[in-house]
Amino acid sequence: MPGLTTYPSFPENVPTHPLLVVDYELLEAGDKDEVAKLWKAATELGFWYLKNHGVNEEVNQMFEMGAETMTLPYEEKMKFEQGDDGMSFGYKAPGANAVDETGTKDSVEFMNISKDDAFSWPTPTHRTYPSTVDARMESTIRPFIRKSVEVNDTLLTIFNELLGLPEGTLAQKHKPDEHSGSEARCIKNPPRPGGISEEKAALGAHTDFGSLSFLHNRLGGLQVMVPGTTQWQYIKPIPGHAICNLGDSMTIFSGGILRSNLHRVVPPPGAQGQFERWSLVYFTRPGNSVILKPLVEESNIVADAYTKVVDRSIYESGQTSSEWFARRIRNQRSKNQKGPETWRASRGTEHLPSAA
Ligand SMILES: O=C(O)CCC(=O)C(=O)O
Ligand SMILES: [Fe+2]
Repeated sequence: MPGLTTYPSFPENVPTHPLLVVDYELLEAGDKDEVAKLWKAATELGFWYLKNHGVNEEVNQMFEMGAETMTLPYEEKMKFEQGDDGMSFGYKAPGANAVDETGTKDSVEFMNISKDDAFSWPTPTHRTYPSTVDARMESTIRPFIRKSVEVNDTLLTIFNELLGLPEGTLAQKHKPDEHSGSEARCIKNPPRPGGISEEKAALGAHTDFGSLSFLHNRLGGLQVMVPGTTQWQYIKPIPGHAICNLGDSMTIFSGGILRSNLHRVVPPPGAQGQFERWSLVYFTRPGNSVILKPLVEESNIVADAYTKVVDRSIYESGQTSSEWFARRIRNQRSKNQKGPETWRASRGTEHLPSAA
């Protein structure tokens, strides 16, 4: 069980990329230095550690739910597969996604549970889930999602102010009663086969599709492409610290001020590579009907930043949040790969010069 295993520690001799540590309790208290730290992290790398977020108990229970679900027979899990049409909710089998433009398959399996389905349960909004998920909808999944939404909403309120947006602008883009792609995801990656130390992407390089990701992991393997370089570096997991990052919609809303950074998952380094790797994410995504465009009319800060953007294609796609999201999912499915152009059609904001 992911929650009960004692893992070897992250190897000392493997280079890691440091993240700023942001204290959630201080943010809630309006601490100015902490808010400044969050802004620095969000504009420079787009990733930070978050401590004192108060969700650790729910996270452990979610890992139990994940373990119960992944041990179901393969055929049972496949009844809930997300399919090839661009829906994210449901089960994703190992190999169902490509990790690069040559069509190399991923090795992770995951279960995505929609916020809308969790809140409307037992009535499905988008789809149904395996019995192990249903069994924990009220006791585990709803509490985890509720708390994660609260944390991400607090962060959105702070970004709203720092971007000079009228009060409630970002909240309007993430209305609680509008259906969205927001979801919880539990990921399992099998241990690295004995003796093989070569890096192979378990989950391909990507930027996140939505607004904010609230990630919990136990083992190394997550890497970021360090801004201004073409180098991948590990982010070291720290017990009790979540890893937060921004997704494409926040880059677009902010006219490029906030960073949605490229990242990927490879097998954990050193002795950790012999273990199953489990991770858990809550993704906050804008409401389905929200058009992803820079909020230049709402904020001078965004308008000024946007004057400096040279390649505007990503900012002017005219796509709604649900179109952006479905396009990215559909074009990374292995079954849909017709060549490098399919993979490229799955891309987010990462081709921008600022994200290279
Ligand atoms: O497993 C991880 O550490 C990261 C997962 C991730 O990037 C994702 O699911 O979008
Ligand atoms: Fe991600």
